[in-house]
Amino acid sequence: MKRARLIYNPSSGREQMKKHLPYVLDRLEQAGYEASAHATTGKDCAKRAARTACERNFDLVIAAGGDGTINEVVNGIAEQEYRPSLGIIPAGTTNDFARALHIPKDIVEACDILCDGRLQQIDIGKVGNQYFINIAGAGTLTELTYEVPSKLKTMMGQVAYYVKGIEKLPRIRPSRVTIEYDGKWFEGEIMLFLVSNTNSVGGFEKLAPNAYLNDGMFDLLILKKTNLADVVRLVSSALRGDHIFDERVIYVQASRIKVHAEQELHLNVDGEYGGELPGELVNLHNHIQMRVPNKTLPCFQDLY
Ligand SMILES: Nc1ncnc2c1ncn2[C@@H]1O[C@H](COP(=O)(O)OP(=O)(O)OP(=O)(O)O)[C@@H](O)[C@H]1O
Repeated sequence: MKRARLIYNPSSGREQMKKHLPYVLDRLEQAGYEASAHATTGKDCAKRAARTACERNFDLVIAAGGDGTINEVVNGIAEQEYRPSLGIIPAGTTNDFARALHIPKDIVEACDILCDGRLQQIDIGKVGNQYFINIAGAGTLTELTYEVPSKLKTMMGQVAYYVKGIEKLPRIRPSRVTIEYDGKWFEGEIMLFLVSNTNSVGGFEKLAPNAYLNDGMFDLLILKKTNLADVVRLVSSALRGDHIFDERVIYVQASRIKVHAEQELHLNVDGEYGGELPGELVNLHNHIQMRVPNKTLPCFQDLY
């Protein structure tokens, strides 16, 4: 009999997962899985639970929570020789990864995909000994994702990020960096850089419009040094996807990106603090197999 392990974060988003637990387990059993669940208790718990699920040869591992929980589960399975298929139930605040994959928050529809969705190989990123599914980046603005307290997200949802973003704006400073991407170079002062695996980042669905999850490439976005008014203007044009045509923005694809900063610069990996630069970001092509919707999705390039 096939076996499914549900790893869920009871504190994610508006804390709905506990309520849905009996329904999810029942749906998995109906689909022919022997299903069990593990509730996370804090940092790295989902990662450890995912690693154990690999060692115990589960067929399907489901990450239920926000992007942080999915990131931990991916970190738990990425280095294992045997890697189960991955499913997700979006239960976080922003759910960027689920948005990119068109996996709805509705629990019934999310379970339809877990039980009847097709299997698809996806790329993930690696930097140092950490893996990421969505994004890695650095620059003052990227730091806000791990500065918003969980309680505030439970109360305010996505708005909590905007409030924190406005609070941080006056403190944005440029940094001098060297970025080497697939043999090409950029050297200069930047406001931020983002290395994206998907097109949906921080609730901006057109931030990296050419990002595919199965092309073996990252989308690299560099915002060169500019003034505060321009940063605000560019953030608003990023909502429409027009920012990539701006002369202050570099937007390219690359599979291997090395970043060196002259001063202290924090790396943000899938919304969590990812240590100090320098770092090398490597695309691991088709590393994880996922359950995704059966329909044609814009996040996948038709390579055949
Ligand atoms: N039982 C728990 N109580 C409090 N925090 C937890 C618990 N289990 C896991 N965590 C923490 O929650 C983090 C992940 O949160 P997650 O991304 O799932 O939800 P979120 O923060 O509400 O959503 P988003 O990432 O979309 O903002 C983990 O890194 C872990 O440190």
